[in-house]
Amino acid sequence: MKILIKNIKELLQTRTEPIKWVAGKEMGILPKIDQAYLLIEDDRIADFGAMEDCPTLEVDETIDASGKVVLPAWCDSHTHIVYAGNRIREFVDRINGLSYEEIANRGGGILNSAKKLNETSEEEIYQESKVRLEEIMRQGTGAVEIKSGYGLTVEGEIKMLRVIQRLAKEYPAKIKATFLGAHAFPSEFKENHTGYIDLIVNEMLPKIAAEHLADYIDAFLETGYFSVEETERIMEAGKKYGLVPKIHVNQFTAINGIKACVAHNALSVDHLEIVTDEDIEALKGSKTIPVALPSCSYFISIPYTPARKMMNAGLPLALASDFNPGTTPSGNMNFVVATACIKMKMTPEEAINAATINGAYAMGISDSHGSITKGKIANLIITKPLVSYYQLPYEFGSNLIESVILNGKLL
Ligand SMILES: N=CN[C@@H](CCC(=O)O)C(=O)O
Ligand SMILES: [Zn+2]
Repeated sequence: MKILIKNIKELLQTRTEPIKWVAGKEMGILPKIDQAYLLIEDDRIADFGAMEDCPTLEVDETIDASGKVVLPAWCDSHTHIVYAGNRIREFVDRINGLSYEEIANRGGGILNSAKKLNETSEEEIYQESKVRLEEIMRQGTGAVEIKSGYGLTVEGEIKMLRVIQRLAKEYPAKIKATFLGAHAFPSEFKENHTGYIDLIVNEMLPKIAAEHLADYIDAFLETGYFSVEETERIMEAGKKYGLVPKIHVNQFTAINGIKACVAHNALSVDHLEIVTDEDIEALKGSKTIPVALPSCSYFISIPYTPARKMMNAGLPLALASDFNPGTTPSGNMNFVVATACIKMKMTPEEAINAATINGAYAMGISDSHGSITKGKIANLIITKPLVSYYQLPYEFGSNLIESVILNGKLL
């Protein structure tokens, strides 16, 4: 099957040579071709270039993209889209003045979602979660990392990971699974942290590994959640099963967690609303990518990740949605990109790099996703007619996507 997209007004993120990520000043450069064509063969990008160089081709379908922008589908490297129910009550509690921490201390927060999840059948969780996946695909997400972490029991965690596995089988979006048993301490382990970590290490991990249910391992490294030492034990245990860490860290406090994650070769460190100079030093020269989650900052009114400071230090930065029922009930990556521009003062070039190629790196798929490169998977967004791609973050509340192509097929 061959599809030719012709007369593309702006074809963004064109990379002839494959790159793993963009960092520092390079984040401000977004290669593009004006008046371009792109050829898809089966599920891959077969060719692209300027319209004047477009060869005469026999194709099965031609799409005229006059006036439209084409770019790689979003790579959302941090989500929790598998969950049961919602936390609307907590949303209203926060409006009335309670903080995220106060709600969690009253038994709300992650434990509230864990209770609901353990009371809900695997089939029901799948049905609820697939609606969210379908929505984000329509919003242009072509690759997504999904975490467990609302089970907090052996059965609950495995149930979540099986749902993620089923979504990966049923849908064209590329899905990576992360085991987040260390999301919070269940109430019965409040005074027995070692007991819960023993459960993760001795019971959850062997079962998850035996069923090949996860690609990565995560923990909520935060004051009141998992300490640096506890997280280190979890990262070490995951490593024995080939699970690379992707860690929630520095959301509310900086407790030297980033250094520990880097030392354990974490693929990514995520949140980073609070970042010290030491944290930045620890990331320099490492293979660990920082991931910012601006929709979370927006929704629960916490600081935004200091993107400029990090890019000025030469670091790469990825953007992800954090779609979850508590802190970010939205997986809209268009909003993420716009919010990064508006609130974090990232340029559109930086934000699009962060949500495509760097997002792909943060989920270990930058060799096959995240840029317009020959041989990569044809996951594409075709916009409505636009003045320029700057309109994407500028009209932050509008749906400017006309169609989405995943694995070479129109949704
Ligand atoms: N902070 C930790 N985990 C999620 C929120 C979990 C929840 O409140 O349900 C996050 O990334 O924001
Ligand atoms: Zn998260």
